[in-house]
Amino acid sequence: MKVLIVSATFLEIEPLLTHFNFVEQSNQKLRKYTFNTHQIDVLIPGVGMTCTAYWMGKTLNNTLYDFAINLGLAGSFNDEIKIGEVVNVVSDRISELGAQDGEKFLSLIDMDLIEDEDFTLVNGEMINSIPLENTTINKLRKVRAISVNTTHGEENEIEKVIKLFNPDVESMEGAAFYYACLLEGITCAQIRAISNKVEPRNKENWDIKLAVKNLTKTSLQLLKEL
Ligand SMILES: O=C(O)c1cccc(C(=O)CC[C@H]2O[C@@H](n3cnc4c(=O)[nH]cnc43)[C@H](O)[C@@H]2O)c1
Repeated sequence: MKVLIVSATFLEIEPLLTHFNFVEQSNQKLRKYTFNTHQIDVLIPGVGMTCTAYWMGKTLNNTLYDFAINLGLAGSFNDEIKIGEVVNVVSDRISELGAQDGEKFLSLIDMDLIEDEDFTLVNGEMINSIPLENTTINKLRKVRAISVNTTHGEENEIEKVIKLFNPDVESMEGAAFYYACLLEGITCAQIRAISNKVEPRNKENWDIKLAVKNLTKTSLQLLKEL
């Protein structure tokens, strides 16, 4: 199988890569590996939706993949989800896309600026309608995500976004990954490990080491099932 793995930073994916056989560096951001009988291309575009969108478009234009997986960390809004838990993001949205109208937030739908999309979009939420079927993924908690350019770290702003969208988790790339996969019709999954609560910024409460460890274990297990 031809698999594309997308991870914003090397830090998030480094331990997983030690289980693969390196083949070549295809370009600045894309490396080719093999794992068992599979071709695994690993794209590390950098943090944020802009670079993710550009490199996803370029990569999907060059190669037809059987499926794509976005692996990374995330912050959790949901107190039931503990730091270190690995989750299956089943929907995502660009929560900041819209306009401020005094105290109110207007989404593109409120502004009548949204076009019909070729994939499942419910009230501005992108639903992963072509999910990768996998036993390991099926065992994970299904969560709804938002993707942001600025991570939430201020109490009023956190309250506002919970009121608007009631998300479980947030990342900085997920929606761009889904947008590219869904428009190209590529079967996909977004698997994230919780590194922190979404709260007023306190880096001491983060556990990136535990999150990366658990993400690696789950990813390896799901790849072994292919
Ligand atoms: O130092 C910081 O304040 C900081 C803020 C966000 C992320 C980082 C990282 O080093 C991780 C990069 C990666 O992780 C995702 N992530 C993790 N936690 C969050 C969050 O609370 N809100 C949004 N994104 C998060 C994100 O996708 C980054 O690409 C450091």
